[in-house]
Amino acid sequence: MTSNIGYTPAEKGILIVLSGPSGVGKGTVCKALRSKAPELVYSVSATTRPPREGEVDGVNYFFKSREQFLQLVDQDQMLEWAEYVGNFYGTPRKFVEETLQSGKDIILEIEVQGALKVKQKFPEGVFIFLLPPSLPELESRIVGRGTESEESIRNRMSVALEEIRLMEHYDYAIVNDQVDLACERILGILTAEHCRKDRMVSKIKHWMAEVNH
Ligand SMILES: Nc1nc2c(ncn2[C@@H]2O[C@H](COP(=O)(O)OP(=O)(O)O)[C@@H](O)[C@H]2O)c(=O)[nH]1
Ligand SMILES: Nc1ncnc2c1ncn2[C@@H]1O[C@H](COP(=O)(O)OP(=O)(O)O)[C@@H](O)[C@H]1O
Repeated sequence: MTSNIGYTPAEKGILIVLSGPSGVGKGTVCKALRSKAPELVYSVSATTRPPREGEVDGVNYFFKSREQFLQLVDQDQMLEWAEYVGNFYGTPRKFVEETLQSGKDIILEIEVQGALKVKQKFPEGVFIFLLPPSLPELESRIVGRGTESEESIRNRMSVALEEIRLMEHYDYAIVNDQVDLACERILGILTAEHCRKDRMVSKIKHWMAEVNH
């Protein structure tokens, strides 16, 4: 199977984790990536946060009550989950596992605590941290989005500093100065990751087995 971003995938897809502080532009960059790389699959998270205007259940998030969310956790249906600024967020496990198994790459846009849990389970994943050009620019993006109360903006800014400190656990860091450039950088990383020799080992083994037959 050859994808139209120019590489031949190894057997399993690549799990990509994209994190970064609130307001850095994760959602905006993912939206732009969807049109630039339609072959990438996007994980839809579950959350107890109320929907923002325009958000659609099952598209932006699966919106759940706290009881429903904790039930999913109890049933081991979450690959990871975390509490962020008073709400629960989690990645449905089955969809991620099935997508990877089918050879497709999947992006999880999640915060740092959850990302570190995913890293324990999928050390071969690709972990990308999105940075703002500066902290004042970060604050003005959160304010400019117009979705948060003053308290929520303050909370998100203090969590942002904690998150940036944990960037050392990631493989790559990208500055979101321009959305198109950020997308290009992510796709460049993905192309390079597909060329890692370790991802090709099983394929090569298969060739050797055929020759030796
Ligand atoms: N651990 C975890 N974090 C998530 C998940 N889905 C979203 N998040 C993160 O939760 C944080 C808050 O998301 P959201 O309420 O949409 O606010 P925003 O970042 O300000 O747009 C962001 O850092 C998201 O990346 C998930 O499934 N698991
Ligand atoms: N490269 C960029 N330059 C300027 N504004 C941006 C850029 N990327 C995103 N934004 C704006 O910043 C705000 C926050 O972006 P959003 O994608 O909601 O962030 P996140 O998902 O990380 O919380 C939005 O108003 C968005 O239009």
